[in-house]
Amino acid sequence: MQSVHEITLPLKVIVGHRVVEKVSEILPPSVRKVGIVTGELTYEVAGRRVEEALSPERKVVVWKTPNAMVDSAVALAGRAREEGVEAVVGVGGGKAIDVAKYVAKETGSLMISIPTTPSHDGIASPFASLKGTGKPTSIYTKTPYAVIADVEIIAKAPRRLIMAGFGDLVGKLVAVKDWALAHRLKGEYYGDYAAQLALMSAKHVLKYHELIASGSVEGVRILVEALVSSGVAMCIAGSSRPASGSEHLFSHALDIVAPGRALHGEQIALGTIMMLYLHGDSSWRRVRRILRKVGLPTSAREIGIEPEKIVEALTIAHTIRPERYTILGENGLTREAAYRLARETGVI
Ligand SMILES: NC(=O)C1=CN([C@@H]2O[C@H](COP(=O)(O)OP(=O)(O)OC[C@H]3O[C@@H](n4cnc5c(N)ncnc54)[C@H](OP(=O)(O)O)[C@@H]3O)[C@@H](O)[C@H]2O)C=CC1
Ligand SMILES: O=C(CO)COP(=O)(O)O
Ligand SMILES: [Zn+2]
Repeated sequence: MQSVHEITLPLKVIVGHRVVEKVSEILPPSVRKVGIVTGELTYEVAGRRVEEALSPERKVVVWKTPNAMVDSAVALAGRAREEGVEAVVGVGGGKAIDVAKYVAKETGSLMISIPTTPSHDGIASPFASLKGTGKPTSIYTKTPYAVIADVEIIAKAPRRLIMAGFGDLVGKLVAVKDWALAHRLKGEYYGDYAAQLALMSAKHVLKYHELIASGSVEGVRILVEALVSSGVAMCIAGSSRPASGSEHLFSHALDIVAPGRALHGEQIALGTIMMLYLHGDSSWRRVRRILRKVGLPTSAREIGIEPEKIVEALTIAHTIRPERYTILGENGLTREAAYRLARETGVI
């Protein structure tokens, strides 16, 4: 019997100028009660506009979440259930969107993703990285019903957040290599279409790195489209496999040994240089050159993490998700090997 592979994709993706208000027409008319998950700043940036666009016709409740802790998400899901919301709109950065995805899943509501920053590829994926789950990796929640990316708003996001999205995407160069390796060595399911889609998002932003680094609206549009494409790759694969390999394991390990020091995508950028080197891929130098050029950190000093912590993270990375085989292997790196790797790639 053939195995069944079910794919849920976002129904609509809107990328453009002044598109936030389209949320009202995208939601099916039958949806009468809507919850908006946003943040203090992002409410001012876009949340209020979303509220105003929805309010005339629907009952709207706004929640400003201070963090992406699983406890906050569980509490909000309870309130959303009491209110009887039928759709949850996440307006903000990764924090608001991840919490909104969780609330939508728990309440069986439609989820709409309205990113105000292109900081990672969770904007169109069903995965949420909530804190306090006991694991640093993402959990499966709900595929956004729609993604509305207003490039004017996103282009005004802090530059660091924009370039973090670039870093997250460059990581796919490694993630797909790890996936293919796991397929060859361990017989793991490998979906070439999903892998190629994720890979294309990395190649696309590398090609347009100058435009993206310029901070122009045009560059932001390219970045957002690539983030959506990587998110869709995860939807197709049904896991974050095409988008997360050993470079993500390194970043997750850093979140344990040096929490809150750098952005997700910045850590991925650093991990990508080292993991490409481990794969024996000579493109690591070119990738490092481009990362430098666009202003992403390529060394421990630039990312603000002690060399010792970088080495420690490298030695524990393989323990984070043992079921997902990567170039780090089952036993990971010794301290000596980790040190050598970081030295030879100029990270420390
Ligand atoms: N689902 C996934 O696949 C992934 C999820 N993550 C998660 O995403 C979160 C990080 O996301 P990230 O977007 O970096 O951070 P946040 O959502 O925490 O946003 C960072 C800060 O930037 C502010 N901000 C957002 N957009 C704008 C804007 N346009 N203008 C001015 N300020 C803005 C936010 O305001 P405010 O205070 O209003 O929120 C917040 O203060 C983490 O919780 C991380 O775990 C990380 C990687 C992958
Ligand atoms: O960040 C992600 C994809 O870019 C999600 O990865 P994880 O599933 O490893 O948390
Ligand atoms: Zn990521």
